Amino acid sequence: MQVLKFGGTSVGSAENIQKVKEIVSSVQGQKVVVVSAVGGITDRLISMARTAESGDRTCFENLQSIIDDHFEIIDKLFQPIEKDEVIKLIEPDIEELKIIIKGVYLIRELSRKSFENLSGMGERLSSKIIARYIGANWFDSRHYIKTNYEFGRNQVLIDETQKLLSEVKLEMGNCSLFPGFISSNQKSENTTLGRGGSDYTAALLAAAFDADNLQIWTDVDGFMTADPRVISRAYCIDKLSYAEAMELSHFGAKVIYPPTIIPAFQNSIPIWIKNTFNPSAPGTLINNEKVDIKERQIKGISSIKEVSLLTLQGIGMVGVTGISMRMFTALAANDVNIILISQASSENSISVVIGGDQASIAREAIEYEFRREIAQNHISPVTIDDKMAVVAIVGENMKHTTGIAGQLFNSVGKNGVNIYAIAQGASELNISFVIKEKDIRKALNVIHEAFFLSDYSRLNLFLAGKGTVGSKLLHKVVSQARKLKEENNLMIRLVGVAGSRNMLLEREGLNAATVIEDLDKIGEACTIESFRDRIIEMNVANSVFVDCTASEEVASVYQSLLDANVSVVTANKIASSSSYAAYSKLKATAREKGVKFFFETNVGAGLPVIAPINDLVKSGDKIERLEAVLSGTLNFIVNTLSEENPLSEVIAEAKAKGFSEPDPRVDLSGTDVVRKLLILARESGYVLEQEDVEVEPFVPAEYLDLPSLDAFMDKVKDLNPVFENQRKKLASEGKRLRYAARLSEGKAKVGLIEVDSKHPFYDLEGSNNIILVWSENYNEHPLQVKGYGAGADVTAAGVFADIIKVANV
Ligand SMILES: NC(=O)c1ccc[n+]([C@@H]2O[C@H](COP(=O)([O-])OP(=O)(O)OC[C@H]3O[C@@H](n4cnc5c(N)ncnc54)[C@H](O)[C@@H]3O)[C@@H](O)[C@H]2O)c1
Ligand SMILES: N[C@@H](CCO)C(=O)O
Repeated sequence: MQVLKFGGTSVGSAENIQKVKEIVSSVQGQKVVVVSAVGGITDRLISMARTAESGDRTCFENLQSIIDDHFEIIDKLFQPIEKDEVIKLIEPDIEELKIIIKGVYLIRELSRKSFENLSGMGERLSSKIIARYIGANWFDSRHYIKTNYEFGRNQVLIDETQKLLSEVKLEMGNCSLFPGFISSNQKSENTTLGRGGSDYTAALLAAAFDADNLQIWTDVDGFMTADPRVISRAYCIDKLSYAEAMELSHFGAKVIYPPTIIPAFQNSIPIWIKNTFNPSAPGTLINNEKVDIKERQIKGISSIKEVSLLTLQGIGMVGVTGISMRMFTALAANDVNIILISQASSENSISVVIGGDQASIAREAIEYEFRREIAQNHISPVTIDDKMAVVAIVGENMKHTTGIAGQLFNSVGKNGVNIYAIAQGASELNISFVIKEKDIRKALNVIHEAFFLSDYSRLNLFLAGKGTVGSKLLHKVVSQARKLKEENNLMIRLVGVAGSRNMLLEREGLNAATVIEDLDKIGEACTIESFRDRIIEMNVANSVFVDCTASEEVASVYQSLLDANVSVVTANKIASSSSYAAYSKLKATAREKGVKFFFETNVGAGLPVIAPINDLVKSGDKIERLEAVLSGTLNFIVNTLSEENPLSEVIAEAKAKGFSEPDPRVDLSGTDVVRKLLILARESGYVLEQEDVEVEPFVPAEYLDLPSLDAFMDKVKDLNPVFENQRKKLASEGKRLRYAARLSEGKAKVGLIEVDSKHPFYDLEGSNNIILVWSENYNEHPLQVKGYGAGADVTAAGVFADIIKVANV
């Protein structure tokens, strides 16, 4: 035998009831169907009852609309001759409903008895209509499910219910239908089973009839790995143990109501969660099969919002017995349901999570209970954190597996989500923790990824600067997307872009291929500060800010972004070559926050320079000397100068080729090389400031002081013969000009040098860079890195590599 339960949405309209009929007809063998009230009817009955109690005549309009809705369903489902018969079937219930409402309205009192009668009326109506429509024998659950009022609610009398149901089993044909939710007490007065009551009815029937399985037909495909409204990548879990399902449904996952599982669990009846609107989806199977150790450690994440964290604390609690008993008794006496409890071994405080709407009742109850201790300052007044959420990870395989909590809190922590309280039972089936409600999306995303519940991890990118390097980077984001997803399980999603005037932000992702045009068309005006504020406000997980500008203002927002747990990847050298204090604070913040601050392209563009130096330093080596050519632009200039190619034209060419800084005077003044040498020196362990670097500009200082770039480009023509003469002279001596950077004995210097053919810089072609590193280990023969030192493609590739490194794949 199979027991099939259909919830309110599944029977919410005539069309849906037709689907129910198809599902029931497709089931072979003996079947028992349980139905809820038509979707929304129970709430409407209750609200109507309250309206009647307050003496408001609109209760009668509400009543008529409830009746009309049922008649409309009958109208759609049945042929004219049958309709009258069905209406006759439900007439006595409708009459009873009218009488009770009239009574409540007249007496202005809604007694518990009337309430129970009214709230179960939806199932009485729906079950009769549906039984007739699907051709099932109708059985009145009130005759078989017996309750007793205890501890403020109706408790099912299991033995008596079992006995009555086993008797009725003998009378049942191939297809029977029972209304869910309704029951009666020993005086045969109508009662109901409370929240999730129809599921419970179905489980009781399945247990009493020893069914082969219990099918809960609802409007989702099954238990999802996380709330799909928050995590779009959440997917349906194929199998769960009873305990896992119980834990998941306790928090948030409203697929089934926990007590439902108990009768099925006790009788080892498998439960299927199936979707009425997608019946071919496999659904979730809940049973007591042994958990396969190869399965994922975490099956799902559940979450609950709109809760408050209430804390009682004070030194007067330490070592005093009965404090928790008094606190919990006070809460129970006021019908406050406790969702989570946390107490540290210091016994100095007890925190509980309760529904947000019960926070003030709970506070009053506890403060009253501890009024003496509070007056004597032994215990502090209760503190309440509102707008909180509880998140729980659930999985039987967590048992005795080390590192789960570490992985959980590490992933949440490095995304800047603060944890207010933690609870884990000794069963190790569930780790629950409390966070601010505003962080829930972020927390669920990172946990979903951390435990590989997602097929891939995701980086959320915010880009400032869409010029030479930035636009190439956007191409990379587009061209590499598929490969990264397939081979590295990494998805890079562009969620924000800012140019110098406009920005676009979209949590679900922008189109990297069109974003530059989109920015002009639909971008909103911005400053770098407003862009930063929006990034922080969006609070997305695994976010990376990428700076492809040469702007000081942009560099000045890194600190606040890192403080907000946003990683920073930058091609812009300004931050790392600003004051040593600011540079080291950025690095320290990234370390503290568990995020990344990467700037590999600051030196040597796409060449790996900073990483190898970092590795040497980490391995305990000491860097003693650096000699390098660090300017792609200046090397290109000295290599390209000729009679036909005078200085002024070669400068313009370096800019056109994307080698120079947006303002080439930054290169020609030596500033760009100073910045790079400073960064290399700092990364090598030296504490230096820009002023400590001795600098000889590539062109005389007076040329650099001109008010505009155009004026400079005009004036620099004067230097064409000077540079050409110098080149000729050097060529005749077998020498070449190089703009070199040197760090030795802690002293840094940049400037022009003449090199002969024996010098390692002599053959350095085009815009190439070379970096020679002498250390304790590399003393006779230096470590050497050589290759393209500038250019949009290589730089964008380097920035992209840094971005991927943030994801650690
Ligand atoms: N070109 C290279 O070979 C190379 C190599 C390594 C590093 N870099 C660095 O890359 C950075 C970008 O260089 P580029 O050649 O792409 O410069 P670019 O001038 O082509 O692009 C910079 C862009 O940043 C924009 N911008 C300026 N201020 C901004 C702000 N406040 N907010 C948002 N956008 C702003 C500009 O409008 C421009 O579009 C520079 O810091 C440069 O030093 C370049
Ligand atoms: N302007 C820089 C770009 C690379 O940092 C150069 O010419 O080297």
